[in-house]
Amino acid sequence: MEGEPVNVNEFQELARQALPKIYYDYYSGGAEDEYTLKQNVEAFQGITIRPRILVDISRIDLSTTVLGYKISAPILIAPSAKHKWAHPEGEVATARAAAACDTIMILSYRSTCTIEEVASSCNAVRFFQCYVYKRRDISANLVQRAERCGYKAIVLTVDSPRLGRREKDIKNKMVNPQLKNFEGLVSTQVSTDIGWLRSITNLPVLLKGVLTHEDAIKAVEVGVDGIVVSNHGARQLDYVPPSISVLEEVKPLILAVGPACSSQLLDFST
Ligand SMILES: Cc1cc2nc3c(=O)[nH]c(=O)nc-3n(C[C@H](O)[C@H](O)[C@H](O)COP(=O)(O)O)c2cc1C
Repeated sequence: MEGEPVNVNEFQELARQALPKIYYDYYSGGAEDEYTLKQNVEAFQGITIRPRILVDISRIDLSTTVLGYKISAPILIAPSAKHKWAHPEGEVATARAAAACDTIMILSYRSTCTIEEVASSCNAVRFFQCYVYKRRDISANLVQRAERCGYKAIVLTVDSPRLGRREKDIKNKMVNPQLKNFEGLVSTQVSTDIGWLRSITNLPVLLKGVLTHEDAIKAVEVGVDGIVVSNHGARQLDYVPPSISVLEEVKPLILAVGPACSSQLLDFST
């Protein structure tokens, strides 16, 4: 590559060159045959822009709100694990970037910086992503720490009752000590978990990992405040549809509940 990177693909190429293969593969890989991983990119490429002319562009405003928080554009930072594998400052640096871009960062429960370190590093609006564990005290500890530290919502990821089969990680013999500690602790009783979660926090709860109309209805029935339409970056199940392609399937329901923003995070409150 010549000169400075100018787009996200060039940054990805730099990362490939700079990172140990085991980490690069972890960040960039998907589940099983990586069919959905490829489809995720192709689905976005298939969406074209409908350009208009003779429009005043002297003031362009992409800002929107999520759960009432104003952000500069309908783009959030999704929760992703282990930022320190890529940079010594880890999630603290990501949170500062979110603040600089005036958007929301969702901190992963598998972060390499603590909930408190990220909270004290910047004033970005932050949400906290977690699972409900069979050991409720573990979940309660994480959720209540996040609430105390000023995180504004809990994002409950529901597409990972077990970890996706990531063949690159298997080949690289990637050992995941943190996950070993969590083995067997993730609860499979998600619908009853939500009532429990609500009983221990005043924060709004979003469900992450919805891909079908039926599950969006379920999410409404169990009373969450929003859903994140997501296939987990194709890291959990392979041969599921790209998230962007099911928005039309899910959106009519959300419109019936309340006007939705057009991003993949459908917020019932707006
Ligand atoms: C390296 C990496 C780590 C991730 N870690 C998490 C995580 O800890 N929790 C989570 O809910 N999602 C995690 N994700 C999934 C992302 O939040 C997000 O869903 C995905 O990158 C984009 O796919 P989507 O558009 O289908 O949501 C991770 C994704 C990547 C690439």
